[in-house]
Amino acid sequence: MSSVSIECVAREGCRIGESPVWDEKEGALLYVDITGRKVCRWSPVSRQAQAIAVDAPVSSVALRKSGDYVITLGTRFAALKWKEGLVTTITQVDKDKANTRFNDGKVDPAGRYFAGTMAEEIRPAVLERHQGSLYTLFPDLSVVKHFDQVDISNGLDWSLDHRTFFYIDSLSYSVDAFDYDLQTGKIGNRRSIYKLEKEESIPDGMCIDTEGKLWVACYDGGRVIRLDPETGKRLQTVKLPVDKTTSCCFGGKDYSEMFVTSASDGMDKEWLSRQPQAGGIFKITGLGVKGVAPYPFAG
Ligand SMILES: O=C(O)[C@H](O)[C@@H](O)[C@H](O)[C@H](O)CO
Ligand SMILES: [Zn+2]
Repeated sequence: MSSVSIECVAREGCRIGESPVWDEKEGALLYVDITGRKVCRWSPVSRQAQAIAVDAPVSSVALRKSGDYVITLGTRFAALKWKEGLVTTITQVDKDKANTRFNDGKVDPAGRYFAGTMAEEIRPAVLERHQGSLYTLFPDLSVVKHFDQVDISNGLDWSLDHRTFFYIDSLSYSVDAFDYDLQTGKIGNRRSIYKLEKEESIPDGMCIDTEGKLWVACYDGGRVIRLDPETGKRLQTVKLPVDKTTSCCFGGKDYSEMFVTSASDGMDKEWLSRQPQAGGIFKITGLGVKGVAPYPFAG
Protein backbone atom coordinates (compact mmCIF):
# COMPACT_ATOMS: atom_id res chain seq x y z
CA MET A 1 0.00 0.00 0.00
CA SER A 2 1.28 3.43 -0.89
CA SER A 3 0.77 6.10 1.70
CA VAL A 4 -1.43 8.93 0.60
CA SER A 5 -0.47 12.44 1.68
CA ILE A 6 -2.33 15.70 1.20
CA GLU A 7 -0.88 19.20 1.19
CA CYS A 8 -2.56 22.56 0.65
CA VAL A 9 -0.28 24.14 -1.98
CA ALA A 10 -2.11 27.36 -2.81
CA ARG A 11 -3.82 29.08 0.06
CA GLU A 12 -4.97 32.22 -1.75
CA GLY A 13 -8.52 31.05 -1.14
CA CYS A 14 -10.73 30.75 -4.19
CA ARG A 15 -14.41 31.55 -3.89
CA ILE A 16 -15.12 28.63 -6.25
CA GLY A 17 -11.91 26.97 -7.44
CA GLU A 18 -12.54 24.75 -10.48
CA SER A 19 -11.17 23.23 -13.66
CA PRO A 20 -7.65 22.22 -12.63
CA VAL A 21 -5.52 21.46 -15.71
CA TRP A 22 -1.84 20.55 -15.77
CA ASP A 23 0.10 22.66 -18.27
CA GLU A 24 3.10 20.47 -18.97
CA LYS A 25 4.88 23.06 -21.12
CA GLU A 26 4.80 25.58 -18.29
CA GLY A 27 5.18 22.98 -15.55
CA ALA A 28 2.27 24.66 -13.81
CA LEU A 29 -1.32 24.08 -12.70
CA LEU A 30 -4.05 26.12 -14.33
CA TYR A 31 -7.41 26.60 -12.64
CA VAL A 32 -10.19 29.14 -12.36
CA ASP A 33 -12.00 30.90 -9.54
CA ILE A 34 -15.51 31.05 -10.98
CA THR A 35 -17.16 33.73 -8.85
CA GLY A 36 -13.78 35.32 -8.07
CA ARG A 37 -13.57 35.89 -11.86
CA LYS A 38 -9.94 34.85 -12.15
CA VAL A 39 -7.88 32.45 -14.21
CA CYS A 40 -4.93 31.27 -12.12
CA ARG A 41 -1.63 29.53 -12.79
CA TRP A 42 0.26 28.00 -9.89
CA SER A 43 3.93 27.08 -10.20
CA PRO A 44 5.36 24.34 -7.99
CA VAL A 45 8.78 26.00 -8.37
CA SER A 46 7.82 29.47 -7.14
CA ARG A 47 4.98 28.02 -5.04
CA GLN A 48 3.03 31.08 -6.14
CA ALA A 49 -0.11 31.53 -8.20
CA GLN A 50 -0.43 34.24 -10.84
CA ALA A 51 -3.93 35.40 -11.70
CA ILE A 52 -5.63 37.15 -14.58
CA ALA A 53 -8.83 38.97 -13.72
CA VAL A 54 -11.71 38.68 -16.18
CA ASP A 55 -15.04 40.49 -16.52
CA ALA A 56 -17.48 37.61 -15.86
CA PRO A 57 -17.64 34.25 -14.03
CA VAL A 58 -14.96 32.05 -15.61
CA SER A 59 -15.78 28.37 -15.22
CA SER A 60 -13.16 26.38 -17.12
CA VAL A 61 -9.79 26.74 -18.81
CA ALA A 62 -8.18 24.48 -21.41
CA LEU A 63 -4.92 24.28 -23.32
CA ARG A 64 -4.86 25.37 -26.95
CA LYS A 65 -2.79 23.72 -29.67
CA SER A 66 -1.67 27.05 -31.07
CA GLY A 67 -0.42 28.02 -27.61
CA ASP A 68 -2.15 29.98 -24.86
CA TYR A 69 -5.56 28.97 -23.57
CA VAL A 70 -9.30 28.84 -24.16
CA ILE A 71 -11.83 29.55 -21.42
CA THR A 72 -15.56 29.52 -20.77
CA LEU A 73 -16.55 32.99 -19.58
CA GLY A 74 -20.13 33.85 -18.72
CA THR A 75 -21.95 32.29 -21.68
CA ARG A 76 -18.97 32.72 -24.01
CA PHE A 77 -16.23 30.52 -25.31
CA ALA A 78 -13.18 32.82 -25.37
CA ALA A 79 -9.46 32.85 -26.10
CA LEU A 80 -7.01 33.92 -23.42
CA LYS A 81 -3.52 35.20 -24.19
CA TRP A 82 -1.76 34.75 -20.89
CA LYS A 83 1.19 37.14 -21.21
CA GLU A 84 -0.93 39.96 -22.55
CA GLY A 85 -3.83 39.15 -20.21
CA LEU A 86 -6.01 39.48 -23.28
CA VAL A 87 -9.45 37.85 -23.62
CA THR A 88 -11.28 37.68 -26.94
CA THR A 89 -14.71 36.16 -27.49
CA ILE A 90 -14.95 33.18 -29.83
CA THR A 91 -18.69 32.63 -29.69
CA GLN A 92 -21.70 32.84 -27.38
CA VAL A 93 -24.25 30.21 -26.30
CA ASP A 94 -27.60 30.22 -24.44
CA LYS A 95 -28.66 33.36 -26.34
CA ASP A 96 -32.28 32.57 -25.49
CA LYS A 97 -31.55 32.51 -21.74
CA ALA A 98 -31.18 35.55 -19.49
CA ASN A 99 -29.66 34.01 -16.41
CA THR A 100 -27.25 31.21 -17.25
CA ARG A 101 -23.50 30.82 -17.31
CA PHE A 102 -21.07 28.17 -18.37
CA ASN A 103 -19.84 25.73 -15.75
CA ASP A 104 -17.26 22.93 -16.12
CA GLY A 105 -15.56 22.21 -19.48
CA LYS A 106 -12.87 19.95 -20.94
CA VAL A 107 -11.31 19.14 -24.30
CA ASP A 108 -11.91 15.72 -25.89
CA PRO A 109 -9.13 13.51 -27.35
CA ALA A 110 -9.80 14.98 -30.82
CA GLY A 111 -9.40 18.59 -29.64
CA ARG A 112 -13.08 19.59 -29.26
CA TYR A 113 -14.00 21.75 -26.25
CA PHE A 114 -17.03 20.38 -24.34
CA ALA A 115 -18.69 22.63 -21.75
CA GLY A 116 -22.12 22.93 -20.20
CA THR A 117 -24.20 25.68 -18.68
CA MET A 118 -26.39 26.18 -15.62
CA ALA A 119 -28.61 28.88 -14.15
CA GLU A 120 -26.81 31.41 -11.96
CA GLU A 121 -26.92 30.12 -8.39
CA ILE A 122 -28.88 31.95 -5.70
CA ARG A 123 -26.60 30.15 -3.28
CA PRO A 124 -24.57 26.98 -3.73
CA ALA A 125 -26.70 24.28 -5.39
CA VAL A 126 -29.81 26.49 -5.21
CA LEU A 127 -30.89 27.67 -8.64
CA GLU A 128 -33.64 27.58 -11.23
CA ARG A 129 -33.61 24.00 -12.50
CA HIS A 130 -33.33 22.58 -16.03
CA GLN A 131 -31.83 25.78 -17.50
CA GLY A 132 -28.48 24.32 -18.59
CA SER A 133 -27.28 22.65 -21.77
CA LEU A 134 -24.20 20.77 -22.92
CA TYR A 135 -22.23 22.23 -25.85
CA THR A 136 -19.19 21.47 -27.97
CA LEU A 137 -16.93 24.06 -29.56
CA PHE A 138 -15.41 22.41 -32.63
CA PRO A 139 -11.93 23.27 -33.94
CA ASP A 140 -13.59 25.22 -36.81
CA LEU A 141 -15.20 27.35 -34.04
CA SER A 142 -18.74 26.11 -34.76
CA VAL A 143 -20.87 25.10 -31.78
CA VAL A 144 -23.25 22.17 -31.31
CA LYS A 145 -25.77 21.74 -28.49
CA HIS A 146 -26.06 18.11 -27.39
CA PHE A 147 -29.02 18.40 -25.00
CA ASP A 148 -30.74 20.82 -22.62
CA GLN A 149 -32.68 20.41 -19.33
CA VAL A 150 -29.43 20.27 -17.34
CA ASP A 151 -29.39 21.46 -13.72
CA ILE A 152 -25.67 21.93 -12.98
CA SER A 153 -23.47 20.83 -15.87
CA ASN A 154 -20.29 19.53 -14.29
CA GLY A 155 -17.48 16.94 -14.52
CA LEU A 156 -16.57 15.36 -17.83
CA ASP A 157 -13.94 13.06 -19.28
CA TRP A 158 -13.43 10.28 -21.83
CA SER A 159 -12.53 6.61 -21.46
CA LEU A 160 -9.02 5.51 -22.42
CA ASP A 161 -10.31 3.90 -25.65
CA HIS A 162 -12.24 7.14 -26.40
CA ARG A 163 -15.46 5.17 -26.88
CA THR A 164 -17.22 6.44 -23.74
CA PHE A 165 -17.94 9.96 -22.54
CA PHE A 166 -18.47 10.40 -18.79
CA TYR A 167 -20.61 13.27 -17.55
CA ILE A 168 -22.06 14.67 -14.34
CA ASP A 169 -25.21 16.74 -13.95
CA SER A 170 -24.66 17.46 -10.24
CA LEU A 171 -28.25 17.53 -9.01
CA SER A 172 -28.90 14.06 -10.45
CA TYR A 173 -26.38 12.76 -7.88
CA SER A 174 -25.21 10.43 -10.62
CA VAL A 175 -22.13 9.82 -12.74
CA ASP A 176 -23.34 9.04 -16.25
CA ALA A 177 -21.78 7.44 -19.32
CA PHE A 178 -22.57 7.90 -23.02
CA ASP A 179 -21.31 6.03 -26.05
CA TYR A 180 -18.80 8.30 -27.76
CA ASP A 181 -17.96 8.63 -31.44
CA LEU A 182 -14.54 10.21 -31.61
CA GLN A 183 -14.84 10.72 -35.38
CA THR A 184 -17.88 12.99 -35.12
CA GLY A 185 -17.97 14.05 -31.45
CA LYS A 186 -21.51 12.64 -31.13
CA ILE A 187 -22.83 11.13 -27.89
CA GLY A 188 -25.67 8.67 -27.29
CA ASN A 189 -27.07 5.89 -25.08
CA ARG A 190 -26.94 7.73 -21.75
CA ARG A 191 -26.88 5.58 -18.60
CA SER A 192 -25.94 6.01 -14.95
CA ILE A 193 -22.81 4.20 -13.78
CA TYR A 194 -22.73 5.36 -10.16
CA LYS A 195 -25.19 6.99 -7.76
CA LEU A 196 -23.61 8.96 -4.95
CA GLU A 197 -24.19 7.89 -1.37
CA LYS A 198 -25.67 10.40 1.03
CA GLU A 199 -22.42 11.33 2.76
CA GLU A 200 -20.69 11.78 -0.60
CA SER A 201 -23.12 14.60 -1.24
CA ILE A 202 -22.93 16.31 -4.67
CA PRO A 203 -20.79 15.04 -7.57
CA ASP A 204 -18.77 17.87 -9.14
CA GLY A 205 -15.57 17.74 -11.24
CA MET A 206 -14.00 14.49 -12.45
CA CYS A 207 -10.98 12.98 -14.21
CA ILE A 208 -9.82 9.58 -15.41
CA ASP A 209 -6.62 7.72 -14.47
CA THR A 210 -4.40 5.46 -16.60
CA GLU A 211 -6.27 2.40 -15.31
CA GLY A 212 -9.51 3.79 -16.73
CA LYS A 213 -10.97 4.50 -13.29
CA LEU A 214 -12.81 7.76 -12.56
CA TRP A 215 -11.99 10.22 -9.80
CA VAL A 216 -14.91 12.39 -8.73
CA ALA A 217 -14.69 15.41 -6.42
CA CYS A 218 -17.63 15.50 -4.03
CA TYR A 219 -18.91 19.01 -3.32
CA ASP A 220 -19.89 19.23 0.38
CA GLY A 221 -18.51 15.70 0.70
CA GLY A 222 -14.92 16.76 1.42
CA ARG A 223 -13.44 13.95 -0.61
CA VAL A 224 -12.52 12.50 -3.94
CA ILE A 225 -13.77 9.03 -4.76
CA ARG A 226 -12.37 6.54 -7.25
CA LEU A 227 -14.95 4.62 -9.27
CA ASP A 228 -14.81 1.64 -11.58
CA PRO A 229 -17.05 2.60 -14.50
CA GLU A 230 -17.28 -1.04 -15.60
CA THR A 231 -18.67 -2.44 -12.35
CA GLY A 232 -20.21 0.73 -10.90
CA LYS A 233 -18.30 0.13 -7.66
CA ARG A 234 -16.46 2.68 -5.56
CA LEU A 235 -12.86 1.57 -5.15
CA GLN A 236 -11.38 4.23 -2.88
CA THR A 237 -12.21 7.34 -0.87
CA VAL A 238 -9.67 10.06 -0.12
CA LYS A 239 -10.87 12.63 2.40
CA LEU A 240 -9.67 16.23 2.35
CA PRO A 241 -9.60 18.83 5.12
CA VAL A 242 -12.27 20.96 3.42
CA ASP A 243 -15.90 20.13 2.64
CA LYS A 244 -16.30 21.93 -0.66
CA THR A 245 -14.01 19.89 -2.89
CA THR A 246 -14.92 20.86 -6.44
CA SER A 247 -12.70 19.17 -9.02
CA CYS A 248 -9.55 17.14 -9.58
CA CYS A 249 -6.87 16.45 -12.19
CA PHE A 250 -3.55 14.68 -12.40
CA GLY A 251 -0.36 16.62 -12.94
CA GLY A 252 3.24 17.02 -11.88
CA LYS A 253 5.97 14.55 -12.82
CA ASP A 254 4.49 11.88 -15.14
CA TYR A 255 1.01 12.97 -13.99
CA SER A 256 1.59 11.09 -10.73
CA GLU A 257 0.17 13.77 -8.44
CA MET A 258 -3.45 14.72 -8.06
CA PHE A 259 -4.58 18.34 -7.67
CA VAL A 260 -7.93 19.13 -6.07
CA THR A 261 -9.65 22.51 -6.16
CA SER A 262 -12.07 23.72 -3.50
CA ALA A 263 -14.57 26.46 -2.77
CA SER A 264 -15.39 28.79 0.10
CA ASP A 265 -18.58 30.46 -1.23
CA GLY A 266 -21.56 29.54 0.92
CA MET A 267 -19.57 28.97 4.12
CA ASP A 268 -20.29 31.11 7.16
CA LYS A 269 -17.66 32.47 9.59
CA GLU A 270 -17.87 29.53 11.93
CA TRP A 271 -17.51 27.00 9.09
CA LEU A 272 -14.57 28.96 7.63
CA SER A 273 -12.84 29.10 10.99
CA ARG A 274 -13.07 25.30 11.22
CA GLN A 275 -11.77 24.93 7.66
CA PRO A 276 -9.30 27.78 7.08
CA GLN A 277 -7.97 26.09 3.94
CA ALA A 278 -11.35 26.29 2.18
CA GLY A 279 -10.84 27.61 -1.33
CA GLY A 280 -7.28 26.28 -1.43
CA ILE A 281 -5.64 23.98 -3.96
CA PHE A 282 -4.56 20.59 -2.62
CA LYS A 283 -1.90 18.23 -3.89
CA ILE A 284 -2.35 14.52 -3.19
CA THR A 285 0.68 12.26 -3.53
CA GLY A 286 1.13 8.54 -2.99
CA LEU A 287 -2.06 7.46 -4.79
CA GLY A 288 0.00 4.91 -6.73
CA VAL A 289 -1.82 5.72 -9.95
CA LYS A 290 -1.20 8.23 -12.73
CA GLY A 291 -3.37 10.41 -14.88
CA VAL A 292 -3.78 11.23 -18.53
CA ALA A 293 -2.34 14.44 -20.04
CA PRO A 294 -5.02 17.00 -20.94
CA TYR A 295 -5.89 17.36 -24.63
CA PRO A 296 -5.42 20.79 -26.21
CA PHE A 297 -8.22 22.53 -28.10
CA ALA A 298 -7.39 22.04 -31.78
CA GLY A 299 -8.89 25.30 -33.07
O1 LIG B 1 -18.28 24.33 -9.06
C1 LIG B 1 -19.30 24.14 -9.73
O2 LIG B 1 -19.40 23.28 -10.55
C2 LIG B 1 -20.45 25.07 -9.51
O3 LIG B 1 -20.21 26.21 -10.23
C3 LIG B 1 -20.52 25.33 -8.04
O4 LIG B 1 -21.31 26.37 -7.71
C4 LIG B 1 -20.82 24.09 -7.24
O5 LIG B 1 -20.25 22.97 -7.79
C5 LIG B 1 -22.27 23.81 -6.97
O6 LIG B 1 -22.79 24.76 -6.14
C6 LIG B 1 -22.45 22.46 -6.36
O7 LIG B 1 -23.63 21.95 -6.70
ZN1 LIG C 1 -17.86 21.95 -10.98
